[in-house]
Amino acid sequence: MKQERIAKIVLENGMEFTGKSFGYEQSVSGEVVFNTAMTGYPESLTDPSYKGQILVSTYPLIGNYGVPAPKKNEGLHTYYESDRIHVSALIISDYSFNYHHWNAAKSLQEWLIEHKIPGVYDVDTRALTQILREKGTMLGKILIEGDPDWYDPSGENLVKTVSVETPVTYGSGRTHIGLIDCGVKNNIIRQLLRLDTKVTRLPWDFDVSRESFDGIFLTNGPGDPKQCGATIDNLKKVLQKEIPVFGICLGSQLMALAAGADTYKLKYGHRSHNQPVQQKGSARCYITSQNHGYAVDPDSIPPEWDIYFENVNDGTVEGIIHKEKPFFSTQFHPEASGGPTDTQFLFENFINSIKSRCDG
Ligand SMILES: NC(=O)CC[C@H](N)C(=O)O
Repeated sequence: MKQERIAKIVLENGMEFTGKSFGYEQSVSGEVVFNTAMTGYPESLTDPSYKGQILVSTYPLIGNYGVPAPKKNEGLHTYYESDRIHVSALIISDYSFNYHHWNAAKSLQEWLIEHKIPGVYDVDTRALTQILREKGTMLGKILIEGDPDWYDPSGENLVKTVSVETPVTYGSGRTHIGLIDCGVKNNIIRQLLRLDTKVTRLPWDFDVSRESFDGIFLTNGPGDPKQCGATIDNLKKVLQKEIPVFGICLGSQLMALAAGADTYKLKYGHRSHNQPVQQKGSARCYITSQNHGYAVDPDSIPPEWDIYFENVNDGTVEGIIHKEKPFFSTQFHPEASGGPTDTQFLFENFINSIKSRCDG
């Protein structure tokens, strides 16, 4: 192997870390965020919600199971959450140059280079994470080749860069879902298709209120939800109706904004596979997979809505539900991938609410 190049990590507050480059040899700037999951790097890297972000993994050993092949089934990647890597760069502690897994087709290093994504290893990612937890999420630069300007993804509408341009339909089941694609993870579509649905994936600014879907799904996606003005305006019209609506993550924030609530940026976000979430008004607690930096302000939720779930660690809103109409959302990811599957039943609840409306 050729000599590794030194990669410097510079944070917005001037702090620096030094590591070794193992991905594409190029400098980059973005928002530095950390994820504490122990597994699932192929899924995380291809999650469009990470657009504009430099991802730090606190789990120290990364790359040991390689990366699966880009195999597609009915238009969707079987093992990835979208068609490409979306993180701006990856920062890890120990890169495993050896990999082994029945499903591995290439190494993480080959994959990063192929997608022109920088990777840095030999970094004390837990020390870096402690700084991000103390001071909050910061902008950062990875310096390998050249010195780019500081880039702040929160000032941009990133959703339009990851949404489909024209509608795409998957499956041929009985229930027709209009899915507003703000950067959907494939497993959301897989979960819906599992329940005898046909899913039409629509551009982020598509006026869904003019169509007659059986149910509407609002996906996850990158950046500040307030950047999606067109989606929020269209949703306001949808919420005047009675068609069941389910939103996940960014979709939850957009539903809240359309309902008249407010969102704000968390200090360092929730990115992990073990976020405990309690269903309000019950003793039920679930372990959830999460990836978000913004949240719904509980004090801004209008009286026609309830908090559906609450985070047991920090008390933040983990979903909202309308008191009468069939609208609900989760800030966490019930589709997970990678992550726990405890809350998959919410997809069934969504489809059942459509069926009971059609039957009734
Ligand atoms: N996964 C998501 O949908 C993330 C939503 C939003 N971009 C946030 O960071 O809060």
